[in-house]
Amino acid sequence: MEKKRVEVAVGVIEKNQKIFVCLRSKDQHQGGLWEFPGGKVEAEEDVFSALKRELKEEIGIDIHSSTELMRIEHDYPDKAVCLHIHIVTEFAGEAHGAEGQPSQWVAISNLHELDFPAANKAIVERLQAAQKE
Ligand SMILES: Nc1nc2c([nH]c(=O)n2[C@@H]2O[C@H](COP(=O)(O)OP(=O)(O)OP(=O)(O)O)[C@@H](O)[C@H]2O)c(=O)[nH]1
Ligand SMILES: [Mg+2]
Repeated sequence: MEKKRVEVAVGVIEKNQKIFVCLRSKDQHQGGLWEFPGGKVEAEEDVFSALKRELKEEIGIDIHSSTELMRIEHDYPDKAVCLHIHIVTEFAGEAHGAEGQPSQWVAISNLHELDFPAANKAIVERLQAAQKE
């Protein structure tokens, strides 16, 4: 059966060459892995609105602007996703695990040492390549 592709807004939050990441809970899809915070784009939303809502809910920040870094379509065995990855360029507040999830700021150069969902490999590569330019 053809799976419906889920549209996901994903935020890359950078400060001093570090990126804010959260641990997905065991009961979520791809649970127990690290993620860039974000979530599903609802039917009536655009990507920026979804990102703004999700980053407020999940990490307690108010975002003012973002730019698209890349889009990734990935088919997991049980789910097809389209990740809309945005670099958050302006925000207010201190990022933290607002839903009680573990979180950390990790140096861009160390990002590849964390376990992410398979779709994220290209994001990590892009961020590390940009740093070396
Ligand atoms: N937030 C986020 N989701 C990701 C990443 N990489 C990745 O494959 N995904 C996938 O994107 C999908 C949707 O993300 P999500 O689970 O955060 O959605 P949500 O916040 O609306 O969650 P909910 O359904 O638990 O309420 C999941 O299937 C997840 O596995 C990532 O870096 N960040
Ligand atoms: Mg989420």
